[in-house]
Amino acid sequence: MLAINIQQLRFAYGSAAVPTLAIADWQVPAGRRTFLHGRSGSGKTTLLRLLSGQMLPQSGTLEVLGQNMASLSASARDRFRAANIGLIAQQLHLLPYLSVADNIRLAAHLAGKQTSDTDQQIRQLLQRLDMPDQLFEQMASHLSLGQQQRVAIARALINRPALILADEPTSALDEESATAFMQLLLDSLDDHTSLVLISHDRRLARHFDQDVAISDLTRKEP
Ligand SMILES: Nc1ncnc2c1ncn2[C@@H]1O[C@H](COP(=O)(O)OP(=O)(O)OP(=O)(O)O)[C@@H](O)[C@H]1O
Repeated sequence: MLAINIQQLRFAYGSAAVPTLAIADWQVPAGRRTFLHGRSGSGKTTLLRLLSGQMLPQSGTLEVLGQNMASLSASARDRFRAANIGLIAQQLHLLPYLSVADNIRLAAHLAGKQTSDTDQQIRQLLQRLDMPDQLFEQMASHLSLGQQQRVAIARALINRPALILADEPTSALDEESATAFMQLLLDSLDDHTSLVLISHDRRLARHFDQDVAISDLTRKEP
């Protein structure tokens, strides 16, 4: 099973003649942890938006977890993402006026996976992430950045996604905190979970099975 299958993909914002992203061929087996790096403006975030189904390429094949994204409507892609993909964005996008628990419950609810066990699962996740239980009902706006990042990881993991996509999740952290964050994230994954993480920080690459330069993906274009 492939987590990602891209062939002859071309994507441009608007009607630009030169594509922002052109990738001839890229396959990632399920379960692989991939570090994706590249210079600023090289299209890393664009690629993550395509992989998460927030946008479609103008042409080419884009299969994520075996699903051809172009065959899904925008709302079906939203449902597919909610059910199968855990996203950790650079801006963590926690809802500040909701509690820690509600931020994570919302992700389960949107994926149609909220059950009577959800709170128990949230508590277990937070425990694995070293979050004190008394923060369960704390408003997200009252957390430290490190605590907010833990909540963002828990929210990305609550639906047991097959694929996690993380965009510069450590950009605001010093080296020690970034290493701790990576350890937490990797320790929280199941063996079958695929991870694609993009970062400028090449020091993080040692945590991954594979270190990919986006320029190598785009250079393969015929
Ligand atoms: N919404 C948009 N509309 C038009 N052009 C965009 C849009 N978002 C990004 N771009 C352009 O697409 C190119 C790739 O941007 P992208 O954000 O994917 O790069 P990146 O590698 O993630 O950069 P950085 O490392 O600086 O975050 C850039 O030239 C950028 O200006």
